[in-house]
Amino acid sequence: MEKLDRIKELVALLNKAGKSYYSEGQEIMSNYEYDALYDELKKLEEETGCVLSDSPTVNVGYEVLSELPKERHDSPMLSLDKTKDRESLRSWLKDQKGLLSWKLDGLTIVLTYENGELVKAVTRGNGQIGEIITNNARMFKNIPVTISYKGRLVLRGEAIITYSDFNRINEEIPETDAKYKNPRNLCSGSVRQLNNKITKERNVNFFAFTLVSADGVDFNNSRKCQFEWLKSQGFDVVEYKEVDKDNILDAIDWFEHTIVNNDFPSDGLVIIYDDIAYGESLGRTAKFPRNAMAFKWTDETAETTLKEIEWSASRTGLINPVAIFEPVELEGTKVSRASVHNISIMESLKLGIGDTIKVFKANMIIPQIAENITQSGTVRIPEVCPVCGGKTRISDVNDVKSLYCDNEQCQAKHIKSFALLASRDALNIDGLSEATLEKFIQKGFLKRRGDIFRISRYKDEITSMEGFGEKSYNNLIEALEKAKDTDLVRVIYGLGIDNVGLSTARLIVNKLNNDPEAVLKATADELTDIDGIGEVIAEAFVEYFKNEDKKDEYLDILSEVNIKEAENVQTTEELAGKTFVITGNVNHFANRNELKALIESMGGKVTGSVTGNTSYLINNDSTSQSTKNKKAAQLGVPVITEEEFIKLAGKDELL
Ligand SMILES: NC(=O)c1ccc[n+]([C@@H]2O[C@H](COP(=O)([O-])OP(=O)(O)OC[C@H]3O[C@@H](n4cnc5c(N)ncnc54)[C@H](O)[C@@H]3O)[C@@H](O)[C@H]2O)c1
Ligand SMILES: [Zn+2]
Repeated sequence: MEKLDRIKELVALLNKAGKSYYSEGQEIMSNYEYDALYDELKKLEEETGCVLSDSPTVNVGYEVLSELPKERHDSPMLSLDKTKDRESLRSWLKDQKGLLSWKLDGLTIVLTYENGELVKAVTRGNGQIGEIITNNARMFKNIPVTISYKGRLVLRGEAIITYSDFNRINEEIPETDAKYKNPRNLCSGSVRQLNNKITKERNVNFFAFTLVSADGVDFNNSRKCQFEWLKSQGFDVVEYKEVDKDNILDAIDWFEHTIVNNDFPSDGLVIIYDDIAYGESLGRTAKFPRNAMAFKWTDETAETTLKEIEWSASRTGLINPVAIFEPVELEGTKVSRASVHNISIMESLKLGIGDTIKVFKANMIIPQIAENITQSGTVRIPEVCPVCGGKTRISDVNDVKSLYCDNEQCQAKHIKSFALLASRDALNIDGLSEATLEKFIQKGFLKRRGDIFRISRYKDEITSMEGFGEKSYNNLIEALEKAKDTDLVRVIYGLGIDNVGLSTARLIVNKLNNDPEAVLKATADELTDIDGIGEVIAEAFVEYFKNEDKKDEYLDILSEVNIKEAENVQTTEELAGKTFVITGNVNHFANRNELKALIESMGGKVTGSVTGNTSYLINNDSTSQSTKNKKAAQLGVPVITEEEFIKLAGKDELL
């Protein structure tokens, strides 16, 4: 390929990766691959003398996409030039004194203090514009909310989550979709949050690494002096060592030996000149400051043999290749599988069964293929979906090819509907998490929802599945038996008919005298008679059961369960038939969904926007200027706080 064409291709690919990485906190390729492609691009740019204006080597050109309020940084937050070579780091230092510290792998945050108080916290964002997360930063485990220094202080540091918290938190998240790939993802998801209660639960730590300004304090022109001063103000500062050209190599060795015992994620080291004025006098490039430099570890790789490519279909229709290889030991654990991310990466690796591949662990935890030595390229892309047998399609967006199943009926796309039926308010099948359902669906055990109750047909396969022993199998069977005794409200709610939440299901089942047969015969007229049920819901309900497949699925579920009398509905006069809109943070519930569930369980309804039909807007911030608040004021909809709502609902025990 022409060099210039390759440059264009790499720029597009790296920019796409950068966009996912920075604004969505996701990776479409491993850092290893990103760095290799980046180096390739840099080399080509040097050879040809051609640097495209949107090249990632000279800028970071992506938008920050999130619901959080944004702000432009006073001074841009640059990236760092990198080397993997110890000698280059030493020669970079020249005769200067340097501070060598961990390069922490989380989310970079700028904190501003005024009058001794934390007044603002902003994420790095795209380097130019960040997201304001002040309320969340107040929940960081170890930052001082007030300090003795009363001037204006601006500092930068990294918010991180430890590996042990990462493992614990990820285990507690039942949905595979919501699981985080690494502590950096998790930290990003925990800090860039609308609900600071979640930030608090996630145990976010903050380590300062740059003092930007502190009016009137003399730091003796020394970064070290700044670090020590920050400590005296109550900040945790990133662990660092003073180095010069004579001891820097020993210091790197020390970090290398120590890293294996670290519970916090780091992806290298950072060195900065201690002499502030000297460092600043060097200026910056478009992308990097010249007073600091990053050092990256060379990843530990191992050679192994590719045994199989497993095609794993997900609910988005995306079918991802997963490499299964002969187990090898990496960073102290055995690994045997690695995601290949997408078709483009699979093709560029030229994978073939039996190939000798090199694998490594990105960020010390996520197994990845670094390179393929044999490159036989014999793996064929499946023409049909492994789950439903529907035809597959290859999409091509910005040079990234991905495989999709377009079959709308594909079970992999309906994991949520399986999960809804199993959920607490529906059939309440204990221990049947979304992750487990996903595995069962991918293996073809579940074609329709009633199959859940016939899962024992796959006993042998299940008990030999990774992470699923005899004991969890028996627990599941027991939970299924228990779940069989249920009521019609739970079944109807569990079907997931549009707009039919728990409270609506209850109203309908009451009207139909708890008769499963009557559900199939109900007419829209009959349903709109019910107070609180409008035409849209009534039509959706009737339409649902007109669909033969859906009707069969419903009857199939019914044939597996025993319907008893509906539980008594706990409505209060105040809530029944009322419509609520919730906005802003909640303090007495884990999240807004929990509050929503309570409202629905008491016969109320929750909608997304304020209209003339809204009974109350629940919002704790009476000064809020949000669209919802403005609309409520306009329409005369009462705005109540969460506490007021709790009193209204007669749930004072929650206060
Ligand atoms: N996988 C992907 O698709 C993908 C995409 C884009 C970037 N990346 C990864 O991100 C890297 C580039 O990221 P970047 O340019 O955002 O940041 P960087 O790797 O250049 O890191 C620089 C930043 O690290 C932070 N930092 C952490 N500890 C520090 C310390 N002790 N002292 C000073 N600063 C410290 C600072 O915010 C600093 O700006 C690439 O090398 C690549 O590995 C991956
Ligand atoms: Zn499919």
